[in-house]
Amino acid sequence: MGKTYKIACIPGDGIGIEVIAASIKVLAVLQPLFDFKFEYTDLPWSSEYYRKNGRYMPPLPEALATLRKHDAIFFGAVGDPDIPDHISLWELLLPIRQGLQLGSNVRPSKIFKGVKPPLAGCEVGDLDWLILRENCEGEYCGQGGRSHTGTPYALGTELAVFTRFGIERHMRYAFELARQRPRKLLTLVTKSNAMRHGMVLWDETFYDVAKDYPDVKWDKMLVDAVTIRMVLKPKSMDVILCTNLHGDILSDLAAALSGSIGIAPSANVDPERKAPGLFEPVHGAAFDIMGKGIANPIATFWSAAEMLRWLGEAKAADGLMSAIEHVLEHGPITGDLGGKANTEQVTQAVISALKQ
Ligand SMILES: NC(=O)C1=CN([C@@H]2O[C@H](COP(=O)(O)OP(=O)(O)OC[C@H]3O[C@@H](n4cnc5c(N)ncnc54)[C@H](O)[C@@H]3O)[C@@H](O)[C@H]2O)C=CC1
Ligand SMILES: CC(=O)C(=O)O
Ligand SMILES: [K+]
Ligand SMILES: [Mn+2]
Repeated sequence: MGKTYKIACIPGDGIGIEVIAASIKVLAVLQPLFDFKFEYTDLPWSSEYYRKNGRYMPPLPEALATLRKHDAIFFGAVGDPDIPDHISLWELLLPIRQGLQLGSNVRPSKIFKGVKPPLAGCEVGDLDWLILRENCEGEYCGQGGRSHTGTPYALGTELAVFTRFGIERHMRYAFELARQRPRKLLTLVTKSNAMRHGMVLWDETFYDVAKDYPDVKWDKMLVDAVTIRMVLKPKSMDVILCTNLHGDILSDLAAALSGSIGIAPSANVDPERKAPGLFEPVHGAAFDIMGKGIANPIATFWSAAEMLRWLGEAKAADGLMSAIEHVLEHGPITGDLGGKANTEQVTQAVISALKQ
């Protein structure tokens, strides 16, 4: 008898709802094939919930306690055209990431067979990255404030906070993951020329931590220059270690360079495994295509595969990835990848591939 896992399911908003529904169909077929079971708790926490209840989820301690009863969290997206983005993000996703101390956001991207990347001459194998984005502090720690609001002297501050603890936890995890990859290659990305306090602490912590991983080759680059390298020399990088803000930006760039944001997955995890991981596509609610049934569900399928891997179901993860790869190579594919298929057609194609 296979294992049963408790999964907290938060579809959220916009295309998050559509791609999670598609994933649930795929996972229903995957479970008997690989002999494991998912027991879902459907959590309606979303902008709709906010409109009805004046909040995105129950009070934080209660919400976190609910989530902690699960083995993993499967998340869609948050964001609503009628609600300011800083409200939606800070009422749902960021408090969960920070409250559960999901200190690392792991964002893989690679070029799959059949996907046509935007860079000329870039082929399968030329771009295969793991972006390790710090996920609890830095530029998104939430400190700051506003004064003199509504006057010509209006001011706003956004304080970036970096702690030795948060940096080191994240860096050790990056080195552990780099060590498991064939190339054992890691690039540290900071901005320690202009940002002379927190970013210098990042660099110093890095030199200390690196001593414990002599088998991992590393180099170091400022974030502006790394964007050039990502475009011109994608093959020269493997694991990319960066801050919360930098990782947010670089992972959207990586997604585009690998073919589309519609295939980019993410894993928000506590490297110390004291809390359930949160698995979600890199993308957001996608106001421009929501409700049309055309969102690419592959990013969320791949996120589900990462969730399975995290839970210890490696065979099921591999099986799902093979089905995804088959469909990316042979179609059908959605508009973001240059195809004409809708979400449902891609979902059914992945299901057929699984059954073969
Ligand atoms: N983790 C999360 O829940 C995230 C939430 N957001 C929120 O989502 C809302 C919209 O944000 P945007 O900046 O527009 O980013 P977005 O990722 O939602 O969309 C950016 C562009 O990518 C396209 N796209 C995204 N996912 C796609 C998919 N699966 N298939 C095909 N095309 C896809 C969209 O149509 C849009 O043109 C905002 O409220 C934002 O705060 C944004 C990013 C992440
Ligand atoms: C919020 C957002 O853009 C992200 O988590 O990537
Ligand atoms: K998301
Ligand atoms: Mn983002």
